[in-house]
Amino acid sequence: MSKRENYISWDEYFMGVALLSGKRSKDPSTQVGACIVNTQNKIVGVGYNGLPIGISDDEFPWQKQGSFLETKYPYVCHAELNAILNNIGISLHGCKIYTALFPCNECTKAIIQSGIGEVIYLSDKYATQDSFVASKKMLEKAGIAMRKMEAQQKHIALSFEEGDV
Ligand SMILES: O=c1[nH]c(=O)n([C@H]2C[C@H](O)[C@@H](COP(=O)(O)O)O2)cc1CO
Ligand SMILES: [Zn+2]
Repeated sequence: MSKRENYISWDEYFMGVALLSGKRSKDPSTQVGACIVNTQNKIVGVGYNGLPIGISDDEFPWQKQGSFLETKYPYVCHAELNAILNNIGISLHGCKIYTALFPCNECTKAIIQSGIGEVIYLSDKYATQDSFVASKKMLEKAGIAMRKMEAQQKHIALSFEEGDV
């Protein structure tokens, strides 16, 4: 018997982990996940957008509009920052970060400072906003590679049915 052919690529695997992590997010509009991988293709950090530890998901706002303090924006910790902070306790120098959404300027600063060397993203839907223009400027100047993920498999289904294993 020859080997199975339709196995997922490393990119699909790591972006898949990022997307699965995003499924934990309580944000009703945008669920973002991120996955950090070292040079040996080992996962060393995962995160999703959520409130900081100890802050109740039910007591803080999730809305996008209104006065700043009544929106989610000042409180939510982005997926990329969470993945960096949740790392297994190693240097992230030379690691790659897979993120569903192109990183904002604040996460970009953390990415650069942590030593991550490459950013792989699925969506760049906020590209025209200043925060993301600033991100690109910083990543370029810092010599950090950026690439949009090209998936061969557009959808991957998971089943928790024991009969499907
Ligand atoms: O790179 C990112 N990573 C990340 O985790 N987020 C989070 C913050 C918010 O919870 C949500 C963005 O909200 P919205 O798309 O509704 O404006 O995604 C947002 C970005 C882009 O700003
Ligand atoms: Zn961010």
